[in-house]
Amino acid sequence: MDDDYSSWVPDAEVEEGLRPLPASAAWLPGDEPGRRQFLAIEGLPLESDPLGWIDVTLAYETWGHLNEARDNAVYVAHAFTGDSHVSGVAGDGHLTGGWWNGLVGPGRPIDTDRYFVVCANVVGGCQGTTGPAHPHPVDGLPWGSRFPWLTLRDMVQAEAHLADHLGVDSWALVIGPSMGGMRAVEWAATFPERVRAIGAVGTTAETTAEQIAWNAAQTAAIRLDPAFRGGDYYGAADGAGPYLGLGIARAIAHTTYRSEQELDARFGRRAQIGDPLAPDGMFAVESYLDHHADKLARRFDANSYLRMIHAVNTHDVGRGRGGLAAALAGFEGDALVIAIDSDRLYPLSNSERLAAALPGAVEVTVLHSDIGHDGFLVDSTGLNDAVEGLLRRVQARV
Ligand SMILES: CC(=O)SCCNC(=O)CCNC(=O)[C@H](O)C(C)(C)COP(=O)(O)OP(=O)(O)OC[C@H]1O[C@@H](n2cnc3c(N)ncnc32)[C@H](O)[C@@H]1OP(=O)(O)O
Ligand SMILES: N[C@@H](CCO)C(=O)O
Repeated sequence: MDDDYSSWVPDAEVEEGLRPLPASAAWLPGDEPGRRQFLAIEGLPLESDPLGWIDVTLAYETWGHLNEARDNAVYVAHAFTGDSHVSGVAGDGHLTGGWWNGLVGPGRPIDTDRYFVVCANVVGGCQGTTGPAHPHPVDGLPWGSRFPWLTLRDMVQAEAHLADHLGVDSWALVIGPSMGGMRAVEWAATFPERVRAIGAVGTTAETTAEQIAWNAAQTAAIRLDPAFRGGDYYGAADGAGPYLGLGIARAIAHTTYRSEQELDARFGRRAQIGDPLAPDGMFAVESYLDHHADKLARRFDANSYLRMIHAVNTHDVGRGRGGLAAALAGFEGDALVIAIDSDRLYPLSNSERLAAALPGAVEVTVLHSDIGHDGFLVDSTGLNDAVEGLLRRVQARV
């Protein structure tokens, strides 16, 4: 990794590069036209409102083929700001561009030559699936502030519609990191008969006070951006959206995605610009966070970000089900629960609590990474071994 970014400065180009999000919000950097498919779901019920529902279009991708026995389907659930592009294969066969290429692809542990792999962008997102930037069915204007506050259970219901549509009665594996892992656990609780194994990577079965606290600061950053306009900023006359608030939210979040020791080893007290102790100076780590703030503000929608926060904050697998253990009691499949030892956002204790609530003697697999929570995206060796082991067990049971 090249750490010489001394020439990088936050300049006017960054500001000018920010543009209002397209109302369709149907872009995906690096997308290959025709790869993404869409499923229309009519009347998806909403957990938050017994009378509420929403028509949605789900953007999804598939790799490989469902076999005749229909027992080789794997659902990969993406994380907070992720999307359906879990694996990217260039024309020459090289893996490129997918967010979990280390794990998913031809010859990878989740081998797309063997498994039928499916990944959809969540409802409320901004990578093709219906979200706040999409037109409201009544007036055709963006949903904006009117978009419902979905829960992860709503998102899983939409994923179940997709399974029905694809002819998948039961998944060999539902696996995901972080918010994706939360949905994997939700799948086990909601549809235990439709899941033969789950993989919960760097995640929790119920969002903790600390995680909600981090999210509170991010929510405030977005809402207090004057350009947020209560969530109705699409098509604003001045073209501005809440990019600064969204960027600040990402900077806060990104800090939680990395570890103290990694930030210290990479950046320490190094200066990026001038004397960082002077008002116009800047530490390298500040510049790094600015970069990630800018990157996310270019590719993500603030209203979707707030919907993701709401879905994560309301996540509690035991809610209304008699507690966590009761919620998972009906799950007879295999479970892989992975914690990253330097993850300060979803620490080991979260995985231990989940493993203890799962039927059978599930042990937490602890992976070493210096990175922290994002280790699941960056350090793949231990993760690959663990998932390979899980799939071998699942195969042995067929
Ligand atoms: C499941 C999902 O979530 S999929 C969604 C995609 N993932 C995310 O959004 C997670 C957020 N994390 C990231 O974006 C991370 O970059 C990861 C996990 C994808 C990759 O991590 P790493 O390889 O460790 O990248 P790292 O965090 O070092 O970031 C590298 C970037 O920081 C920039 N950078 C590094 N130091 C500095 C600095 N001092 N000043 C400015 N920029 C800097 C690099 O130029 C590089 O830019 P680029 O990504 O535009 O090429
Ligand atoms: N890097 C991840 C972090 C949440 O797990 C994301 O933004 O989706």
